[in-house]
Order: sequence, then C-alpha cells, then structure tokens
Amino acid sequence: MILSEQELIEIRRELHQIPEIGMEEFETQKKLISIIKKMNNEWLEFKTWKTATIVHLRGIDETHTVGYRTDIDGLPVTEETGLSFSSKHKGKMHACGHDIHMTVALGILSFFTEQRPNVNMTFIFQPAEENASGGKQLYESGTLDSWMPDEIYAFHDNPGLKAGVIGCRQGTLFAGTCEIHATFTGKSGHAAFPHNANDMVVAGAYFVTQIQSIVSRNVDPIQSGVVTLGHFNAGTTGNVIAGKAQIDGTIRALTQEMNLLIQKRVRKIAESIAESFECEVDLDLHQGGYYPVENNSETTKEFINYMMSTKEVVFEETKPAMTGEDFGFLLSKIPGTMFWLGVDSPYSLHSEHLAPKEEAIMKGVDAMTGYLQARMTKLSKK
Ligand SMILES: CC(=O)N[C@@H](CCC[C@H](N)C(=O)O)C(=O)O
Repeated sequence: MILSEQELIEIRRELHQIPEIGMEEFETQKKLISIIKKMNNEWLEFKTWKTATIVHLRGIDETHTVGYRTDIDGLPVTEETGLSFSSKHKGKMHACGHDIHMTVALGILSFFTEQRPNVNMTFIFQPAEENASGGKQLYESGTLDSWMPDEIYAFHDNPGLKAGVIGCRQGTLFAGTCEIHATFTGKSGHAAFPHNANDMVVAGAYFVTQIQSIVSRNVDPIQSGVVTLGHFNAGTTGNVIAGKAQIDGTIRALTQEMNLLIQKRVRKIAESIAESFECEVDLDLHQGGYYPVENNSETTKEFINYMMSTKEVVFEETKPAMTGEDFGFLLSKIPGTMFWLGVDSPYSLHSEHLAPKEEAIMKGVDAMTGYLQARMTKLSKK
C-alpha cells in the first residue's frame, strides 16, 4: 500500500509519543518494522542491526543502488508543547523532529513498494544521530554489505523555513562537531581555609573564560567556529570548596581543519589551566562521525535542478548552518546530498516547545519521490 497523508500523520503522531534515546530505540524499531511488514514485499527485504533497520528494494535494473537515510532517536528533553499526542516517555521528546524524518522515509518507501524503482534502493533507519554516531557505527558494522548505496540522500527538518519548503546548497550544509568533556580534579575543603584546598570552581571558571578567546583570537575572521560549554557542574553548597568540576560542551566548524585547530586550542587551554592550578584534568574530545556535512557536487546539482524546475516544490538556497549531523560521516564515504525540509515553527530544534507543521510531511514525500524517480530513471540508462 502507498501510505496516504492521513495515514502518515497518524504514524507520525504514534512515533512522536514514543521517543527514545540513541541506541535504545527498541519500541521505535518495533513500530517501524510493524509498518514495513504491511507493505508489498515482492521486491522488499529488510534486516536489523541493533536498533537500526535497513530495507532493500530490488530495482528493475540492479546495477545501481540509491540510498535514503532517516534517523530515529529522540532527545532527553521534557516536552512542553501541550499537544494531544505528546511524548509518553517521561523526560524524552522528538525535539529534533526525527519523527517527521521517519514518517517521510516511510512515505517514500511505501511508494516504491508499489511502483518498482528503476534501480535498487536502500532505506536506512539509523539510530543515535544525536549522541553516538549511529550512522558511523552502522556503516562500520558491515551490515550494509551488498546493500551499500552508490549515492545517498537525507534531510533535516528546519523550523525556520515555511512548511514543505526544500532548502539546500552546494558544498558544506552543516558543521562538523566535536564534544568536549572536561573534568578538573583538585581538593575539596572548608570555605574558610582555601589555602588547604584546591578550588575547582575557580579552575573551571578560568577554563570557561579562556575558551572564549579561541573564536575571537584563533579562528580566521573570514571563516567561522563555535565553542559552547552548555554544562558546568561543581560543588554541593556555598561553604564547601569544590574538589571537582565537570564541564561539557561542543565545538562546531565548517571545515575539518578548523575543527581540529579548535580542538588543539581547547586541549592546550585545559592542560595550561591544570598546570597553573596544580590540579588534574581529564579531557575527552570526541568527534565520532560528526564530520562537516559536505554535499557532493553532481548529486546536489541534479537535486537542486529538479527542485527548482518542479512547480509544486518551493525551493530556497540556504546558508551553511552550525548544526551537526553524523550524516557527515556517511557523506565522507558515499556521495550524496543532505537538504532541509521546512516545518515552520517559532521554536528552534531541541526546544521543548517545537511542534513541526504536519503539512510538511506530504510535501516532503512528494518532492523526494519525484526526485528519486527522475534520478533513478537517469541512472538506469547509464
Ligand atoms: C541536527 C542537530 O541538532 N544535531 C546535533 C548533533 C549532535 C552532535 C554531537 N552530539 C555534539 O553535541 O557535538 C547538534 O547538536 O547539532
């Protein structure tokens, strides 16, 4: 069956209620498989790897394989949308819109289970985009094997674009990121005797302050970078000197070279703080698969040309964004294109209030089904 707009909206609402953190998406995987099992399986096969589900469609011509990826994980955010179909999982929410991503993927998949594709297709329902580079893990597991795509596509929803608008650009779409996890360890003590302790609130505060000089003093002003420290935890009460400070953050840069330069400066500052405060520092800089998302010139040219010349599609050329995506890893292995789908919300991605407009779903399915059909027709003639 080809899923209708109403059926897709119902599926999206069911998925929205069961958000799960990366690598724990068991209920989501079960739901996805139950939907996939209802589809025509004349040319469909699927397999799983951990919480990932990979669906392969045998095309009329089996010499090419086109890939389509969706992520399936939610975030540790407590939903505040007030929607009747809000999250049933306390403290977890599809605050990055991966419920929309999955639904669009199911819509496209259902179409090609009824209209046999001209070439093979591999649909990847990938875990852990937010926290554990699920795409990289899946790729490195070897599970894709003979279903490995020759080119691949994915989108991220964008609250800043009107519902259904397709946004894309040649070159870099998203930044590469790198997580920062720093623990400074000194000596706790009585607030009245600082000379007998080694205060990690002060050491941590110097770290936070000095980090601010990286973007202003080390990043070429013509280029760009971000270092955000979003979490600082130290001490227990006002009259006890803290012996430990834990600080977490993220680096963002549009090139891998700049990401590595910022990583080097973060490491140097952490080590220098440890030396000057005579404390220990344990610094973990973790990039995983969050490479810059670099669109391939050929697939992106085809994609943009199709979207611009299709009258039902509203296309906007977008600027690079400092959001990260582990699709960057897959694009470093497989040529392809990442794009935005507008979902029109006053709230940003990761907000507890984010409520994407559902009219984007069918527009996304139609635009992508049309593009993939055109692309596969061309590939089958090659
Ligand atoms: C689209 C989006 O919001 N992606 C996440 C990716 C997280 C990368 C990694 N865990 C990090 O924090 O560096 C983002 O925060 O941009």
